[in-house]
Amino acid sequence: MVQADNDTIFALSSGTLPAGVAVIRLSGPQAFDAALALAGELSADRKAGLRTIRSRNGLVIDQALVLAFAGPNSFTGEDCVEMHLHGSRAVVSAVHQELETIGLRLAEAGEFSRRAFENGKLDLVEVEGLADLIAAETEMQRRLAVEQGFGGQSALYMSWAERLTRARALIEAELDFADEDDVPGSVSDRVWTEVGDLYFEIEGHIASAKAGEIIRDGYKVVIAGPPNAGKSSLLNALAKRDVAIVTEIAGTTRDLLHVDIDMEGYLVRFFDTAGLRESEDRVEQEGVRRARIAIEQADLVLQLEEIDSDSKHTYDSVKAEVLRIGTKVDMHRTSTGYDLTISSETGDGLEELRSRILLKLKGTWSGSLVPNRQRHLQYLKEASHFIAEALNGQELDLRAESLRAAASSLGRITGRVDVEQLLDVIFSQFCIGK
Ligand SMILES: Nc1nc2c(c(=O)[nH]1)N(C=O)[C@@H](CNc1ccc(C(=O)N[C@@H](CCC(=O)O)C(=O)O)cc1)CN2
Ligand SMILES: Nc1nc2c(ncn2[C@@H]2O[C@H](COP(=O)(O)OP(=O)(O)OP(=O)(O)O)[C@@H](O)[C@H]2O)c(=O)[nH]1
Repeated sequence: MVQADNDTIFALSSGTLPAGVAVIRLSGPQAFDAALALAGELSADRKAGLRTIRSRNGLVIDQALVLAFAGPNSFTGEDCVEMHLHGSRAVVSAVHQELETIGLRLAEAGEFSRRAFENGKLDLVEVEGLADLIAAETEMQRRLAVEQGFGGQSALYMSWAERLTRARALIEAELDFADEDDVPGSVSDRVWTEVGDLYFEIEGHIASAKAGEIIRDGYKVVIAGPPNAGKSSLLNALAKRDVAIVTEIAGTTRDLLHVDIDMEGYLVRFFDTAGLRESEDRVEQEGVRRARIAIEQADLVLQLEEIDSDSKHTYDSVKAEVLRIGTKVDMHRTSTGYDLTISSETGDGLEELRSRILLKLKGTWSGSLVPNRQRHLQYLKEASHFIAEALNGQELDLRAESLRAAASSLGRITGRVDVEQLLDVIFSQFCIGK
């Protein structure tokens, strides 16, 4: 009989039930014993075998494909078993019950990946990449996650840390021989040139963080302008459904509304805002306040205005790019002073607007490695700071110490250097069964 106090975990690793097939994954020292108890026998390592799954009292629960992965050659590095069952709630719940009775425990969110990390199968950057891959909804989010999740990004950070460590070794060698006259100064000059090159590489990488954020969290487009300019009508036309209420009454939209649209693989988040105007109405005032915040945080502001209207609103605090758009072109003959004119009624100009937005997006990410977590950015900036300190320092031993600090900041990104406090935060964002 299997021990009750073991640390073998299980979880439903596939999606919502009912489904064609449900995969229950087991990991830990008792995984094989538990699977044997349910399936009778196991096939050779990593080979699927069709088995009848029975409860302890001999009743048939289901027929399933069962695979065993002997540690350390498994996803977690421990003994793992997968049962590919019929995806009904009743089957899954019966198997869960059996496993619990045997003494296995339901996994916590991210616990399989955590074990993979602890057993050296994945580093933190890869773990985060996998989390992003699972959450990816658009093609570009998927590509970004793949870049990060399958080792490319980790290799980059590790190569930087190694270059720093090599530079430090050379500097320290020079320190050791400082009293001797025969150590040529040119060795150290070359080392510092190389460290300088690395500094610019890291700074360039940091500068590309915005691109990663736009792909991962979406490109924020805020539709702004005076009441009745046609903002909600544009949102509805872009979303191809009635998201926002449209009326001829000025001040209809009071809260911030948003719609996520997948534009050729890019996530674009359109925000409809309350028309900017002075108002006595408390609700409308709050709406206008929210609109201003949205405008401040936008990547792109669509500044709408009905053609020929005399309301010339100025947007002084806008950091984002602004497209000036004349609306209701179906009602007006001429127009000047706009980047674009549209009609949400007839659809005029909407294709042009979409392609202008896409053009901006396609320029943001070249497919190269970009830091795409605040956490990465924080350590990269730290590393860059220490490198600058080393480059500008005087005392050779202090400069070497700065190089060591920079390398260890980089090591924290992949989790090679102590990151214990971080682990709970990272793994709890996962779903159960991953
Ligand atoms: N059924 C099933 N499909 C799945 C997974 C899984 O666990 N089960 N995966 C899970 O997320 C992904 C595939 N990733 C995996 C990664 C490593 C290993 C693994 O066994 N690694 C061993 C052996 C490597 C080898 O033979 O080349 C190892 O790293 O030592 C398995 C799956 C996606 N599809
Ligand atoms: N002819 C014509 N009318 C439009 C067009 N777009 C919007 N309208 C009308 O203009 C009025 C205001 O449209 P909304 O989309 O509610 O304007 P809004 O800017 O969201 O207004 P607030 O919510 O008050 O800030 C409605 O009566 C719409 O039917 C257009 O392209 N052509």
